[in-house]
Order: sequence, then structure tokens, then C-alpha cells
Amino acid sequence: MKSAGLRSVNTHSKDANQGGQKRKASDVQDVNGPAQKKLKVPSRSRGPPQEKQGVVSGNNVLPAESLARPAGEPPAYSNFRAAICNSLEFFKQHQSGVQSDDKTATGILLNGKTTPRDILQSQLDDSGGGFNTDANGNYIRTKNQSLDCNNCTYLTNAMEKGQPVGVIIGKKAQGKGLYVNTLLSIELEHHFNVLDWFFVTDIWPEPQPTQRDGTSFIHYMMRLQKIDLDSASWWMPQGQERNGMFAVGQFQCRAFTCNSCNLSSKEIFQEGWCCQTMDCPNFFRFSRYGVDNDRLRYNDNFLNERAIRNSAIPIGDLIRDLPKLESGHYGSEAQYKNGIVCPECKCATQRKSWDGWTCDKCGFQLLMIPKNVDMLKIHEETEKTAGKNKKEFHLADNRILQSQHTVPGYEVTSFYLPNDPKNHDEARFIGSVTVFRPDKSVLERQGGLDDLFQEIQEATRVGDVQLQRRPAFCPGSHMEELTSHFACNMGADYKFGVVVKTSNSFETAPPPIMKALSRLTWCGAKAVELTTSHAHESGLSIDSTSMPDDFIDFNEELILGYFQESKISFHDDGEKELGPTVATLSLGSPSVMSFRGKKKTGFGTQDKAGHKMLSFMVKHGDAVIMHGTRIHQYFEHQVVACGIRRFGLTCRYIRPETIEDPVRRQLAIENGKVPLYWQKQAYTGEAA
Ligand SMILES: O=C(O)CCC(=O)C(=O)O
Repeated sequence: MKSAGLRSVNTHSKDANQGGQKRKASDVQDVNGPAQKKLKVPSRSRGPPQEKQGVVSGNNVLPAESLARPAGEPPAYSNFRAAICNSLEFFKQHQSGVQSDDKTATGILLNGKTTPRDILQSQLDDSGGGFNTDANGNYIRTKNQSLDCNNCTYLTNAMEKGQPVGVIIGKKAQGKGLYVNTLLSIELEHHFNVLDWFFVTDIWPEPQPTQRDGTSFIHYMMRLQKIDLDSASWWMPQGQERNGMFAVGQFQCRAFTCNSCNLSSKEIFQEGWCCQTMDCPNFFRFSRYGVDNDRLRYNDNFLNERAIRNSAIPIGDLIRDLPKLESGHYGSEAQYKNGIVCPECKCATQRKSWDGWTCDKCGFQLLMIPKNVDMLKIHEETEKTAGKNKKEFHLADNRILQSQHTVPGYEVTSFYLPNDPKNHDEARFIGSVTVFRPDKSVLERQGGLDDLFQEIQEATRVGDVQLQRRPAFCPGSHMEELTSHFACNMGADYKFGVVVKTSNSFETAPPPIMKALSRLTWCGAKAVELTTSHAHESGLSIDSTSMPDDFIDFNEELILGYFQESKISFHDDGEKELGPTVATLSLGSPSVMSFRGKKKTGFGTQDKAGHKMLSFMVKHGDAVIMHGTRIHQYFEHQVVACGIRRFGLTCRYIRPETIEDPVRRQLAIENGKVPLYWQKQAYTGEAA
């Protein structure tokens, strides 16, 4: 989708500096009790994107200085669309302009005029929407709009029910770095701004003014009226707060019945009455001769009439209360990943930090450190997930080969992933995925994996492991999206799609991180040994360049923390810096891991990835080892958490010789060294 918000802009703004200022201790609220630690905010996310503002007048763009100051402040705002969508109950659409619940609109986003006749006043919004883009990416109508389209259906249902609809106003790009809202002539300080609650009073079709290419299409328009007619509207220019405020009954718009279709239509245009029933022969025929459809103007009685909302649907809070940890909750249930509206400055802010929220604008902090989850809860979740995933391993492609290995304390299963069918004369298999499933004693004994889960939870609770959500898409732009999971990197730097910056070396890493590294190093080496010897013994045709016989010790660990409903979507670990083995230890809630062929390979198509070829449940304590660089060329994997608290600790080998910058290269070498103390207590498996 070509969208204004997708434009990438400079992040070093005036706001960014304000956002970075030091906070007083009194600004920190702690929903758990007294504050135990300060929140850590990813430095790049402190400031909203910089933008210039202006107003469009005819064909000219006037500078922001020519705009009036608004009469008040929006009840919530943000420069990031995702922050708005995450923080508000009534609007969660990251792409579309209409939010619905049970096919009824609950919120809309207006980015400016979508039809030439769109109007936004103090108590009224008359607008349309729904353009297509032509081959050059220009917004243009290419067909009549149908009342059956999703958004029309949601808005019609909202009109029939008298549903309160929250309205947000945004800005559109009008040139490089210049953003405007063509509906208002006020200076909008923020990119997305909540207006108020409205309700839909009318929906009608109208032929839109002729486009540049000479075409004109029918489009549905809607009229929304502010619910609270008594309060002044913040978006009016200063000094004009009360302009356009009318009472019910003060104006009345006439309606007439069409003598052809027998249906009533309002007299909405100054040019006179016309029938607004689409399939009526009199549709849009004015009794006056020579009315120019391109120059129609709405009738004042239509604009100024105030309707009564007849509905039992309660008007909710525009802004939700700050979250409180409910009793019986652990703090990583899905709702605690929602954003908040800062109580001090009203900036909508996402939860970026494992331990709470820090306002993007003023730095206000709200702590909510997740409580440790016990094993009983994890067992419950595991049983529930196992009930839904009847097969331990789901192989949906017979080109994958499965083998079983005998290892004391573990059930070990390997899957050999096939070569891309496009590579006709090469090896049959290019990589392996090996799952180590520990038995009860490996999990439960002292110092076992159950204990390790408690240790890692504790490390995140006290701040020894600081997990953060980072930008995953469109970093720095209004459409920036954060990862679903929280991450922290230890050892050598791992730079992938999402940059996880760190100075944590293995020297200073907390014990659970080093214990996980030690176990994964053993699992990684064992998986390589088992799969290569099995392949040789069985005469499997494998690509030994992709899956070398030798295992290289890991020098990096990425810790991912997952709340309920968190996931890591389909991706690969194919960075050129990486060694051939990637090993993940799963602690806590179960999850489902899936592999699918990438698009442009013989498993998918030119523009679509293939189906899921291999899926399996990953339980608490399982280690999954991927061995083979070409796995990441042909396949991608995803992991979906099925519970409230999961950690995925993934170790890799970063090849220092691939790091060009000598300082970073040396740092990677130093940070990735395993201290002697930990080398001496390396995990060596379970006794037979
Ligand atoms: O959390 C997990 O189990 C897997 C994480 C992963 O896929 C990755 O770090 O690339």
C-alpha cells in the first residue's frame, strides 16, 4: 500500500530531545508497589518522527506559520499510528481507516480530504473515502463504490444502532517531509489526534466531481455528528471555539419523497432537492436546469441540523484508564501489552519495555514488572496446547525425512529439510532441524530446566536481563511497527532486521544466560554429530557445504521474551555473518514452531510463500537446533507462544571476520568469549 505514513523521516526531532529529558522520581508510577528500578527505554524510540506542516490552499501549500492554533488539546495523540492503535479501545486498525466490532464501526481515522466535498467542522464531519491507486500510484477512483463494501456495511450498521464512533484525525504527506491535513486549517502538532465521540446520522451516494481523466464515479458519503453538543471542540481555531455549535431543533433539513421510487431523500445541496436512491431513474436529477455536479455545495440546513441520537448503547470512555495488575494475573497477559495514554501529556505510548511503559513525549513512567509464573501454570498451558495439537510433529510434506536418536535424558528427533526443487542436480537435503525434548528428571531436578525458568524470570524481574521491543518495520516513520516480542542480546552483537544493540558481554551476563548457553552448546554439538553421522550411515545425499560436520562454539545469545499472544512471525536467520548452527532453548509457556518454503523457491511461488511443511509444539525445556546455512535461503520459520510467559534463548555463532568495522569486530570477539569459570562448568549431558 502506498501511504503517506510509510515515508521514512528523520528521527532527530525537537520532540526527540524533549522526550529524552531526565524524569523526576515522582513521575514514575508503579502499579506493583514501590518502584524497584528505572525503566530502560530503547534510545532510538524516544522521539517521534520530525515533520514539517503546512496547509493546502488551492494548488499551493502554505507554511505552518499561516495556520491558526487549535482552541484546545486532543485527548490523545501520537506520531506513531501503532501507538494510537495499541492504546485506544475504539480504533485498532494499523492499515484500514475504519475499525469495526461485530460489523459495526467503532472508530475511524481521517487523514484529510478523500473527496473534494469533505468537511470537518466543530460538531460535524461529512466525508467519504475509499480511493484506488492507478498504475502510477496516484489516488483515483476507478469504479462506483458499492454500499456492500465492508466499510459501508460497518458504518451503516453503526448508523442504524446509534453506535458511538471515535474519530481520529491524521495528516497526509504533501511532498517530502511535509504533512498536512486538508480538512482543518489549524496547526496540528501531532500526526494522529483523537477528536471525540461522534455518531453516524446519514449515509448517501453522490457522483463525485469529474477527475482529471474525465471520469466521475458514485461514492458513498457519511455525515457524523459530535455526540456531546455542549462542549467546545478542541480542533476549532483559537477564538472560534463556539463557531458551528448548534442545538437540536435550531436548523431543520427538509426531506421530500421521490415521485418515481417513492423513497424520501433530504435536501442536502444548496442547488435544490434530488433523489438519492441509487437505482432510481431520478437519482441525482435536480429540478433546476443546468446544475453542475462538480460545483455542488451542501445546504446549511443539512450541515447545521443537529440530530438526536436514539440509542441505548452507552458512550464509553474515549481514553482507557491506566492498566492495573488484576489479582490472579501475572502481568504478561495480553492486555498488559496494550499501550497507554500518558496521564501527564496525553501522548499514546506503546509498551516497549518488559517492565512497563515510558511516555514517548514526556518520559512519564509506569512500572508493571511481571510476576514470576510457577510451573503449575506452565503445565496447565502445556496440556491445553497439546490438546489442540494432537500430533507431536506435523509433517505436511513427504520430502522431509525424520529420524530418531538415542540420547540419555532426552527424546531426540531430527528432520532433514529438502533442497529447493529448482536445484535439480544438487544434494537432496540442505539442513536439519533437531528437537531435544528432556525427560521429567532433566526438567525437575535441582539445577534443571524448571529451575532455569525461575532464574531467567527473576533476572528479567530485577533488571539483569532488560528486554525491549524494537522497531520491526518502517523504523522512524509514522507507520513504524514494533516487534511482538521483547528482546535482549548478550555476547557478540547480533544485527538482523531488528537491530538489538547491546554492550552485554558474556563476562557480565547473568548466570541463567550462561547456563542456557552451556546447554545449547552441548545440544548444538550433539545435533551436528547425530545428524551428520546418521546421514553418512544411511547414505543420505546432503549438502555438506551448508551442513558442515564440525560444530562451531556459539558466541552470541539472543533472549526473546513473549507475553500472551506474542509471536515471532515468519523470518529466516540468513544473515551473512552467521555460522551454520542456530540453537534455541524454550523456557516457560509452550509454543508452536513452523517452517515453510519461501516465495521464489520451488516450495512457494513467485509472490507467495509455500504452505507450512513442518510444525511442532515446542514445550518448556525443549531445545531446537537448526543446522545448515541454506535452511535460511529456502525456508522461513515462525514461533507462536501459546501461554502467558515464554522465553526463547537462541545461540548463534557470529563470524567476526565478516564484521568490517575493526572496532566492532574486536568488540564482538571480546564480548563473545566464554569466561573460564563457565567453560569449567560446561554442560555435558545426562548420565546414561
Ligand atoms: O523464540 C524462539 O523459539 C525462536 C526465536 C527465533 O526464531 C529467532 O530468534 O530467530
